[in-house]
Amino acid sequence: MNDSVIAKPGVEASTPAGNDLMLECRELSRVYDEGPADLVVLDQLELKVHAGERVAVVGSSGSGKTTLLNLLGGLDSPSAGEVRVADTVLHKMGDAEIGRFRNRHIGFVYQFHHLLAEFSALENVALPLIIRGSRKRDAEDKARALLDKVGLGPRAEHKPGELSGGERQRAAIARALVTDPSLMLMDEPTGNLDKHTAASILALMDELAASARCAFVIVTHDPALAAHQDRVLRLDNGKLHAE
Ligand SMILES: Nc1ncnc2c1ncn2[C@@H]1O[C@H](COP(=O)(O)OP(=O)(O)OP(=O)(O)O)[C@@H](O)[C@H]1O
Repeated sequence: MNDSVIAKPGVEASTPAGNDLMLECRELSRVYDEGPADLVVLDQLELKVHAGERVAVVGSSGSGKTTLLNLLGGLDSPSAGEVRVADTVLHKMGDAEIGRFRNRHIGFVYQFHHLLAEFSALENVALPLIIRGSRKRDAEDKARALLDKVGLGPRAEHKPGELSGGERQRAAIARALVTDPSLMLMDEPTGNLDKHTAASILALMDELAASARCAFVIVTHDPALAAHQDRVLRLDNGKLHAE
């Protein structure tokens, strides 16, 4: 991978995985108010993920995986407890501040990838950098390098409506990577992809974890994808358990 794509000053110099905590949940709870009987989805959940570590989260439908990902990304607030990313407590920030923090530190790949229909794949991938204040040309150079990396170079000028489901998924992955996030949150990242493309995305994730020391939390129902990660945790009864 192009160094400019993965360069993350200050992070490479950190101590080996085990000391440099990137994500921590402390007694994290999320309770939905369901009238007389509340629904406790997450119950004082604990989680630590270090720089360069890839953690898979598995669990049955309705166990709370999406709820957890939303909290980890600051898209929802906990009922109790806290989420720390790079030692910053997410829900203590205001909306604008959390938006800036997310743009700087967190990459998302969700099942509904929300690519902007009126922009090309290239423009979609470049957008987070432009929002951050990069020059359009620099942002597009980096976006193009990442689109090449996920095998979408020849489709870079096409709009999402002109791409297949798997191609849109790859564009979403490139968009998540373009800001060199410290933490990647992924929901079924290889769900729409054929075996060959899925393998190349896995290789890219391995490379990012190793060289850019990105931490990954990957929600999946795919046993092969889960088994490929450093740790597999099962969400059950509101808590995470080692598989
Ligand atoms: N906004 C909400 N209000 C009330 N209940 C909710 C809300 N969002 C989710 N839930 C409930 O919380 C539980 C966990 O939902 P969640 O979507 O996190 O599960 P999941 O593990 O991601 O499921 P799946 O694998 O089917 O996507 C479910 O019982 C769901 O119905």
